[in-house]
Amino acid sequence: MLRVDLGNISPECVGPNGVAWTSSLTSYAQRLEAARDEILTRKSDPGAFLGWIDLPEDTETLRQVRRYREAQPWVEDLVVLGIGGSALGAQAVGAALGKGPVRLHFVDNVEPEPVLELLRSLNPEKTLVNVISKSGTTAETMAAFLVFRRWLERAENWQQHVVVTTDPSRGILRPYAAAEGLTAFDIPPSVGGRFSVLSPVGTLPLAFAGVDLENLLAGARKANEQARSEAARNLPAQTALVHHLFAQKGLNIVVLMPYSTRLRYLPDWFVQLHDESLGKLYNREGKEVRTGTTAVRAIGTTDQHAQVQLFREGPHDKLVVFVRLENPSEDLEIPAVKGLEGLDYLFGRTFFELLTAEAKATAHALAKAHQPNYTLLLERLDAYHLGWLLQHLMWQTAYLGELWNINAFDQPGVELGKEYTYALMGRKGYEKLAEELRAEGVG
Ligand SMILES: O=P(O)(O)OC[C@H]1O[C@H](O)[C@H](O)[C@@H](O)[C@@H]1O
Repeated sequence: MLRVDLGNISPECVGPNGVAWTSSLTSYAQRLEAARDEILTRKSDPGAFLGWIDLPEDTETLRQVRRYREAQPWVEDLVVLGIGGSALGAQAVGAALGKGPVRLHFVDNVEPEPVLELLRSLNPEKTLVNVISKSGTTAETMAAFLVFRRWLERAENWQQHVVVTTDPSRGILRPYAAAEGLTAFDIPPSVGGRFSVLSPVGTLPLAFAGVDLENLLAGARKANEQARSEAARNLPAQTALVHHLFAQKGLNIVVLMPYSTRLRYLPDWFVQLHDESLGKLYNREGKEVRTGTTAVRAIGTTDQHAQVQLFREGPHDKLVVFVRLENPSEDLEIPAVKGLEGLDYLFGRTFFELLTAEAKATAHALAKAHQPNYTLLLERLDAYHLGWLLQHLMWQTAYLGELWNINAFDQPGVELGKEYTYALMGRKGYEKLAEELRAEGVG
């Protein structure tokens, strides 16, 4: 079960917000249900990039991924070469649910030292390289692939040590995979990178990490069911409305703070999903609006000893979203120790009891400081509930895009930096831009 505790979002931020919230939801119900209908209508257009909604139903691709994994029993290390949406989803779910024995590694940057250290630690004969790029051209991923492709010369049959995940037709990787006889999986054209975790972008690495993919998709189907229902039962529409109401009040920061070390990469995935989807210069009519709220990463309990100082005493410019587990998969009792009787409030208690108390205490302490916050409650951390949470957050993002009348599924703002990179690297066709940069003192 995934449920939400909205007790701390009342204007006074203390105590249940029974009246104000219910009246907000009632007054927005029609608009939210119209947004739902608009999303479901647009879904049939591949250019709307709403294919992520149907990924949880695609059991055939899951079977292909599963078959491929079972045919590679020799893999000890899987290296994902990918960045942004091509890495963050698998990294978040792998950290939360991966149970080995295959070790997952992510090369999602071009700082040389960590990549050299990784290369020196790997045995080419036992390593599978999964190069993932929707565009099939991203500089960081392509640079990493050139290095690993050369490194794999040491392997008996290098083609067996590479699997490609890319667009069915676009980009440099697809023809290369065909020419070299490499196994390749598709990123559906209708699925954008930051929404692709339940496509082979995420499921292939996660199959090697031992994640229960069937239940990951089953949980995502539960989120789809909720997102298709009327406002009173539509959890993603409701949390989107909370974000919308507080953004309207000028709270332009959203903190995602899971009380779980295993969920430590969830905020990284959410930052890309939220910021890249909702930070937009123009609305759907081409009017300049410059929308967006800024997602901030935090982890409980760790950030109680850091950022919570700002959350309690800093500006009232943020909405804090906690993620809390209701049941541990196992627990750890805290023993009594002679001579440390000053800690007897801990004797015989458990880590999970302390984690839960700290989460509840922090949420209430923020509410007392009139810092609005709500908690997403997962019955437990397993594939079903994490799949449900991921799809819930994707739907929440889609609903916010509708409420703000923007295209949440493109990312025009990242293109100029890439073109400047090509110019600075001397790529053919970017000579004029390189000259402009030199004239502006960048070179
Ligand atoms: O998967 P790729 O095409 O390599 O793109 C990787 C990432 O970089 C792009 O520039 C976009 O900002 C992201 O939305 C995307 O996830």
